Amino acid sequence: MEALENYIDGKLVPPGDGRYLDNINPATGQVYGQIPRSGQADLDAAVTAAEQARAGWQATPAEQRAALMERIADLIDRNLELLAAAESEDNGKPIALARSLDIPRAASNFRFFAHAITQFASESHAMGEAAINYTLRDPIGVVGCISPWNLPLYLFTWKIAPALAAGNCVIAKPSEVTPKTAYLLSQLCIEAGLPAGVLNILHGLGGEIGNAIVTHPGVKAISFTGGTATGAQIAAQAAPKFKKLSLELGGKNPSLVFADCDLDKTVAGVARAAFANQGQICLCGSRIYVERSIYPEFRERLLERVTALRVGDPLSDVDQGALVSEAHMGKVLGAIETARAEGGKILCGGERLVPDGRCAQGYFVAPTLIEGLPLACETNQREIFGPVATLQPFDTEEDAIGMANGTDYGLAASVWTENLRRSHRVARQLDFGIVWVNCWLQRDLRTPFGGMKNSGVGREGGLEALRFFTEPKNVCINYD
Ligand SMILES: NC(=O)c1ccc[n+]([C@@H]2O[C@H](COP(=O)([O-])OP(=O)(O)OC[C@H]3O[C@@H](n4cnc5c(N)ncnc54)[C@H](O)[C@@H]3O)[C@@H](O)[C@H]2O)c1
Ligand SMILES: O=C/C=C/C=C(\O)C(=O)O
Repeated sequence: MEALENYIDGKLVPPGDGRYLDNINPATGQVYGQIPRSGQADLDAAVTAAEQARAGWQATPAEQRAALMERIADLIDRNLELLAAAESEDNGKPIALARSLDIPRAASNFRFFAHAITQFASESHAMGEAAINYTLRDPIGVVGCISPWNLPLYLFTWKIAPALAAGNCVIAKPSEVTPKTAYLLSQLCIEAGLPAGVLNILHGLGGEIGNAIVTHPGVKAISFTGGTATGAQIAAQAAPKFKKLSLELGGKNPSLVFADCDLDKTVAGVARAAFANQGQICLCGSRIYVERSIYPEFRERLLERVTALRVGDPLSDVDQGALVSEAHMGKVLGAIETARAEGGKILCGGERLVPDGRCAQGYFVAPTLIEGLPLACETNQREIFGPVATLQPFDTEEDAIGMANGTDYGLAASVWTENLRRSHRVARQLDFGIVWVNCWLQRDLRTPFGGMKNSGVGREGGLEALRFFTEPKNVCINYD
């Protein structure tokens, strides 16, 4: 059985104390590999390597760093099939989705930040005839990047690429649930000729190696994507050490459907927003609010579309694969039970699915739509992070905005209307870091990405990410 290795100081190495975790294919329920269960000694070795590499990487001209990153992007493209198969096997997602979304985006992340760093500039502030200020933006040094399991290589590279581009050395930890593509990336970094120690990838448990990265005195900033509770724990540990923090956390995102929408496009868009990647995207629209006058028709059209989703073996031609783990499937099924107990009416789904053949032991849940629940209930307040969405009618624009804003989260909202004024008016009043109008997950990597309220602190993307991964220093030159 294949055992993955850590990537430390430019080499692939087993964990220091020889401990491993099982890697499970969620579509079959079978163990198919071993993952290093890294500990403090592995981290110390990685931080030492990163500290040694630091001066050289920082002094490497941005164009050369960019060229190396472009080489990594080319290698990701060249290995698309290998990486897509690994992502699907680790995560349970349809291989077609990994091929069309996850892996191309990982290459784009490297390419985007390779270009961005060559265009990055810092500010200057003139004080008339008295003085001039200019701001230096140097790399922070050694930084930590910790990512989740839902879009494994996509989100792992979304953090690593800007950190490296800005001249930092990185200690990165992928989710222990989906480590394989990060391991393959370490092989590609070696092939690309990335200098030793610039990027170090450690595998293992969040509560062990993840926590050790957060608390290590040599790691000066943490970029984290994951659950809100984990984010709070990381913030509590990092704050007294005055580490710079970027937190991308959970969501409970609304889709607002107005009677003046383009119904065909809206049904398709809202269904995709709710169920893409088995509903396991922090941006998924899991609360669907529909203007009452079109509620019956929209509900029927949406139900038709959702019940037609093909769920099954991620290697075959399906719309939905498996959920990421047995534990996560248990949580999602538990949330559906809670919805039932709260008086929700299950319109479709609501149960585990057992496909025939090799996936009979896999972790599949039927796409589920629920109606009849108030805003103030657990189902509409807690992130479920699975193929489960609720439907509610609304009467006025004001009501819709109030319901949309009525949770502790504030990551992403989508608004579906053909009325231009309404789209601007509603977007302005929504308390979310991202508002999509007549689209969902339409990504421009230059834009600020992240959430308000319990959905996080800080923004990723474009210059925001490069600013996060640099330390500004203002120099004031007096003319006299
Ligand atoms: N806002 C976003 O951009 C975004 C993107 C994807 C996922 N998410 C959120 O992530 C969650 C699902 O992902 P998950 O279950 O992997 O999240 P998680 O918080 O359990 O784990 C995320 C990562 O953090 C590590 N980790 C866990 N405990 C840690 C600790 N104490 N210290 C340091 N690291 C630790 C894990 O090993 C993993 O690598 C959902 O809530 C989802 O909304 C948010
Ligand atoms: O599950 C969360 C998805 C995050 C997506 C991004 O960070 C992105 O598209 O850049």
